[in-house]
Amino acid sequence: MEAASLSGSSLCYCNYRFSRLITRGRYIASASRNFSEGINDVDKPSSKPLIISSSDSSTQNHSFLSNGPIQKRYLNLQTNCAIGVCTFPGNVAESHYSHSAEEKLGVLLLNLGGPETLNDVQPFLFNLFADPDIIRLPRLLRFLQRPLAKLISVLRAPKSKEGYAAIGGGSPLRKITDEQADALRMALESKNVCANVYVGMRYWFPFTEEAIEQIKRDRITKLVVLPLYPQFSISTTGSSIRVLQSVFKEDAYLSRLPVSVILSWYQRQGYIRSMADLIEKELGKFAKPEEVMIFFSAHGVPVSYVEDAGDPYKDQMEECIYLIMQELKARGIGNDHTLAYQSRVGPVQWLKPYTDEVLVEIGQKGVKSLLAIPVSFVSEHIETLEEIDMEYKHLALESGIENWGRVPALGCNSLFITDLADAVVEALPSAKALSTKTDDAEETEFDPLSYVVKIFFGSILAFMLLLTPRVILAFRNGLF
Ligand SMILES: C=CC1=C(C)c2cc3[nH]c(cc4nc(cc5[nH]c(cc1n2)c(C)c5CCC(=O)O)C(CCC(=O)O)=C4C)c(C)c3C=C
Ligand SMILES: [Fe+2]
Repeated sequence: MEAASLSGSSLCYCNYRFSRLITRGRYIASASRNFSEGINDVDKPSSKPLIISSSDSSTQNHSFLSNGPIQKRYLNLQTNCAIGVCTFPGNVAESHYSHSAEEKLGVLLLNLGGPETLNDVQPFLFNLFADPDIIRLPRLLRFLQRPLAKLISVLRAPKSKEGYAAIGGGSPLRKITDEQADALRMALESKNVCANVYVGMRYWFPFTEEAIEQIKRDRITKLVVLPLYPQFSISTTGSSIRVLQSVFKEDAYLSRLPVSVILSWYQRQGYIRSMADLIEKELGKFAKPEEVMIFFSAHGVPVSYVEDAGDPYKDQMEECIYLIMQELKARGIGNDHTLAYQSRVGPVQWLKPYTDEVLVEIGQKGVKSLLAIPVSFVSEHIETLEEIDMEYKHLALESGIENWGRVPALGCNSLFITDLADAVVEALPSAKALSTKTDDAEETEFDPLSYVVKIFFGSILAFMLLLTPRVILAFRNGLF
């Protein structure tokens, strides 16, 4: 999307402009976003998705949430005029795109992936912890990423395996995401938009790289990338986009392929309304619905992501909850609600308040009925099926809560899928090719001496780090 199209009325809701999504170690988002601005009217949100903006100069004029030196290597998207998606006659009235017979549209759904068997758990965890967007090491220690990933994955595997064993021996994520892909393809078809829908997982099969290979084999001529995370985080959407970017820039065909990336879509009316529908339905199952505490539980991220790296995840999450509650209010539902963060891993500080602590607190305060709502993900997975349904439910009941309910993940909810299809169609005009150009001035040449020096001092630093009481304690307490 051109920066210009982000201005005006859509700014209130589509106002994170990632002038350069993947910086070296730091994400920068336009400071023009202000949570307190422009969200008084629930009907107001633009239904426009966020698209990686092109490297236009107006984006650079904004002040960025930044601590360190901002790298000037922007995702450079070339303008491409070839627009058109439909191979069916008669679509013109519905969408305002022109279409050509040669157009072959692809939609790439990005997701996290999950182990399908218990034997997959440790290698899956290795892939996850080897991701520099999951364990963010200082540059000097990057060479330790894989050994550290090996160590942590081996240490964590037994605990994770227990969790996966409790939900049937593997993650349901692949199956559900495949179903969502199918449903999306059909929803697009019913809008006279013919598309191949691909699934690319970040840490397990089918890997994003495999999906991209298939996209190449299918000679797709335009691609919409849709991460299945409503809110943007460096650790999820950001990480997957980093993979795409690195594969695309190395490939002549892919770097010329017009692409539109939908960075987040939590503010879309279809999503907000379908979440409100689910909540309303589950509330109706309680004897006294008006007394139920609506408890949003989001996947956490380390605080440093938000405070140091400029991750918009927390702001987007809060805005998302606000919009859902506004939608419920408009339906006459004014229950108390709260937001907490779950699933922390390791010895660092994560976003607070923590789900487990809040559950105990509100139970002790006398709340008797609670409806848990997972908000950061749109399919069932280990953290809904095991962590919420088993661990948190147990904790809540122990803490005095008597009536427990949980809203199911959206899955293939038809309003939700139809809205995703709309998001895809709306994203099409912004599709632009990624430039292969890199800023040579920023590329550092390989210097063997400085490499050896880095390894030497890096090893000493790593050794000292591993011996800090906090890390030792974390290992002892099984936090990994
Ligand atoms: C918005 C969703 C998610 C964010 C943000 C996120 C960040 C994040 N996660 C870890 C560590 C782990 N995540 C694990 C599983 C997992 N994570 C998400 C979603 C988000 N993660 C999902 C949907 C799943 C489940 C996949 C499945 O198999 O069903 C795991 C493995 C499970 C476990 O051992 O608990 C780990 C580990 C970090 C460190 C992080 C941010 C830095
Ligand atoms: Fe996670």
